[in-house]
Amino acid sequence: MSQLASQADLSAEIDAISKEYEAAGALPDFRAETNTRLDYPPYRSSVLRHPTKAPQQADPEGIELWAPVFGQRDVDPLESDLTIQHRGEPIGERMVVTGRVTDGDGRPVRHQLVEIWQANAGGRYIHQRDQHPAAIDPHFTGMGRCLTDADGTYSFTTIKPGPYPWKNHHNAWRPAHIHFSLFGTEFTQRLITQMYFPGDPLFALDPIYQSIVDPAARERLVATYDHDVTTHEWATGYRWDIVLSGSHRTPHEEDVA
Ligand SMILES: O=C(O)c1ccc(O)c(O)c1
Repeated sequence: MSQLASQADLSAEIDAISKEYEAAGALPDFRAETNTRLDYPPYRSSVLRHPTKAPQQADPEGIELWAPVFGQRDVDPLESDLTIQHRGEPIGERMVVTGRVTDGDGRPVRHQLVEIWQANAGGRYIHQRDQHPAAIDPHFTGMGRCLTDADGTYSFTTIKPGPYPWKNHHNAWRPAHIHFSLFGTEFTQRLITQMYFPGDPLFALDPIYQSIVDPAARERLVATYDHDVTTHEWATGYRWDIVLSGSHRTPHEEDVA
């Protein structure tokens, strides 16, 4: 499908593909465990990126059972505040995003590196390949990192990103999102994913979001507004908890494509 101009087009495409899956049973390009579509034509690059061979079970080598360790001195606490990286204030809605990182058994993932990158309030990335006509904010780079604390909690102060056009099809706009990378305590827990904002009208039209079929798994990518995280006259607050492993894990990008 070359163009998905409307929600009706996309819904029809999704229905047709779902029927195909139902008729064929579990296909190798459909990850049953997380209920995600790996080769999903509406998400154009998934056609090139998805695995074409059945996964091989392999015991991780000893070295893969450890993740790089970042100590308190490697990451400056100021790196978690994306609004103070320049002399001036960035434009947009200041917000705090916080949550707990746990493993599949609910244990906190302590003192681990969490990295984020995102577009500015106008939906513009500082990247050579993003040349769409929205302003670069000279006071916002859009990258930050922090370590989780002893309870597995991370926290960032940033600017709410805007929706972003991505050329996947005609009039294609990504729902506002923040990219997250987490090492966890083992390489097998490494997670790269995207966090979304509640009630985004673009969900229904986004082939990346739609490539996750299970509504509960999709929901795990959406932060909740939290008035206890919001601070008076300063920042709105969102909570987003992350589960690195197990049946309720937060969907990873490799689950998608
Ligand atoms: O996978 C991609 O091609 C792709 C494109 C645009 C995005 O905003 C993104 O998160 C992923």
